[in-house]
Amino acid sequence: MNPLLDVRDLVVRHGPRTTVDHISFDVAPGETLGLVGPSGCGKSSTAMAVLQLRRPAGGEVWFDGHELTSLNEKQLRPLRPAMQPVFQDPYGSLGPRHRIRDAIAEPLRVQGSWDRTTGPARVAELLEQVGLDLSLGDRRPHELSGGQCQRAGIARALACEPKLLVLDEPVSALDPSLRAGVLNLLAELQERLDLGYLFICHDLALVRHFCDRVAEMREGRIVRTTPAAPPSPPRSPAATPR
Ligand SMILES: Nc1ncnc2c1ncn2[C@@H]1O[C@H](COP(=O)(O)OP(=O)(O)OP(=O)(O)O)[C@@H](O)[C@H]1O
Repeated sequence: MNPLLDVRDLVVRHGPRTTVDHISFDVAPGETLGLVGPSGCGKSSTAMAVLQLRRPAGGEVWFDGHELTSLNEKQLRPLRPAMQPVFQDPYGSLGPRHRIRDAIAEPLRVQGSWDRTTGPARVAELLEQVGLDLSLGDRRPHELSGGQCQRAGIARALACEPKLLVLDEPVSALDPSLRAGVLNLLAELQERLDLGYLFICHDLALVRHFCDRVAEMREGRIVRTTPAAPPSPPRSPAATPR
């Protein structure tokens, strides 16, 4: 199967420092690649370069048949909805003053696909898809728990019907008791929507459990890529979202 994302020889620089040093990896549709390594090894820089939120200094990023580094901002615009980030801090990424339903609707508005008749139903569908009660749509991020907030962040990412989610430490800020629920949700969504995941995390045990393959980073380089642990028994049903 052709990869959804194919990163070749990627280089990212911050000033004179090379923070991502000629790395290559790929992600197939419906696959989760874990990118794991200690703080400062270049994981987030890789995420930003894949999403073209920071332009790489070298290499190629092939996404869904397009080589992104050769495209200008105008050419990238129609491709951006298909690759969505989910960040560690859901409170920050939702915008503190927005109601949850408006934060979820925003990408549709930005993309020009907001429709006053069908839009609210689409937001309701997204809330339902991530296991959030419709009434939570009227709240603001600080009125939700961390787990609920991250679910809203995932709903917002799904609004654009992406093919790839770049998940940068998506459960690291959550209480351990809430992590399994969000991970189960991600697994269910992947199966239903055939999403590719680039799953960035510093916790090797978690990555091994959750990902199909694992790329280990050290000081800007990928030092090892391995299949993750053999399939474990079926995951327990998701806990009631909190
Ligand atoms: N905007 C920036 N300006 C200068 N240096 C930066 C910038 N962003 C990242 N760096 C440096 O690049 C290196 C890689 O950082 P990056 O955030 O990609 O690592 P990381 O593996 O995601 O770390 P963490 O797990 O702590 O987020 C670090 O040395 C960091 O200090």
